[in-house]
Amino acid sequence: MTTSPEDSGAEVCVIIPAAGSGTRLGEPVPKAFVDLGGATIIERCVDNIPDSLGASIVVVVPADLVERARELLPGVVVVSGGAHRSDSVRAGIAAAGTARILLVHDAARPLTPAHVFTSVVEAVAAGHPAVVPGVPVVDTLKQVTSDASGLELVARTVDREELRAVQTPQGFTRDALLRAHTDDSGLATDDAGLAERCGIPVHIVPGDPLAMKITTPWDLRIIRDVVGETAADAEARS
Ligand SMILES: Nc1ccn([C@@H]2O[C@H](COP(=O)(O)OP(=O)(O)OP(=O)(O)O)[C@@H](O)[C@H]2O)c(=O)n1
Ligand SMILES: C[C@](O)(CO)[C@H](O)COP(=O)(O)O
Repeated sequence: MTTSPEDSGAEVCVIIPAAGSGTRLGEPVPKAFVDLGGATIIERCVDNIPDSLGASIVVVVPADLVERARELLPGVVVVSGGAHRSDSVRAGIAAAGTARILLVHDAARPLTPAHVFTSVVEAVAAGHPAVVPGVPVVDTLKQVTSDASGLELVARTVDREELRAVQTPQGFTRDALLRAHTDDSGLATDDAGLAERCGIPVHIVPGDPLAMKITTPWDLRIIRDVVGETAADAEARS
C-alpha cells in the first residue's frame, strides 16, 4: 500500500510525470488517461510499481485532470504539471517529501517490470547517484546530414555497441536530482541528461523490452496486444 510522501517516511519516492498531451499518439484525451485494456495508462503504471519498494508515489498531471487523477489513484499524491516534461518533474520533486532515493518514471511506460525498478533502486542505494535502465540498440544507426538538394545523406555509421536506448524509471539520490534540475537550460529529453550536464556520473542497469514507451499509435497497438495476451494467459491458467 502506498502512502503520501509527507507522512510515509518512505526511503523511495516514485515521481511519475503524466502531464503530457500525447500529441504524437493523437488520442482525444491526454495520453496518461487513454484506456489500456480496461484501465487508464496511469492506473496501470501506478499498479505496476512493485510493493516491495515501499515507495511513496507522486503523479503529475495536467491541471484540469488533477481531481480525476485523485479519484483514480487513491493513496497517491497528485499535483499539476508544467509546459515541459522537466517542469512537471520539478513539480513532482516539490511534492516528494523527504525520500532519500527519487525515481522518475514516465507514465508512458506502464508495463515496466518489477526487476527494472529493483535494479535501479539497488544501484542507487549502493552509492551511485544516478542510474538509468538501458537496452542495446538493435538497428544499425546512421548519422545524417543533407546534400545540396536537401536529400538526407549519410555522414557516418555510428558504432551501436557503444549505444544504449534508455528507459525509465531513472533513479537518483535526492541531492543528485535536485542538482540536475537547478539548470534546465537547453535540450535534455530525460533527467539523466540534466545530471550528465552537471558532471554527475550516470550508470546503466539492464532495462527490459516491456518498459517500452507509448509514443505513437503503433506503440499503443502493440502494448494493447501485450496486455490482452497477458490477461488471456492468466485466464487460461486459472
Ligand atoms: N509537459 C509535460 C510533457 C510530458 N510529460 C510526461 O513525460 C512523459 C514522457 O513524455 P512523452 O512520452 O513525450 O509524452 P507527451 O509529451 O505527452 O507526448 P507528445 O510529445 O507526443 O505530446 C509522459 O509520461 C508525459 O506525460 C509531462 O509530465 N509533462
Ligand atoms: C525519459 C525518456 O523516456 C527516456 O527514454 C525519453 O527521453 C522521453 O522522451 P520524450 O520525447 O519526452 O518522449
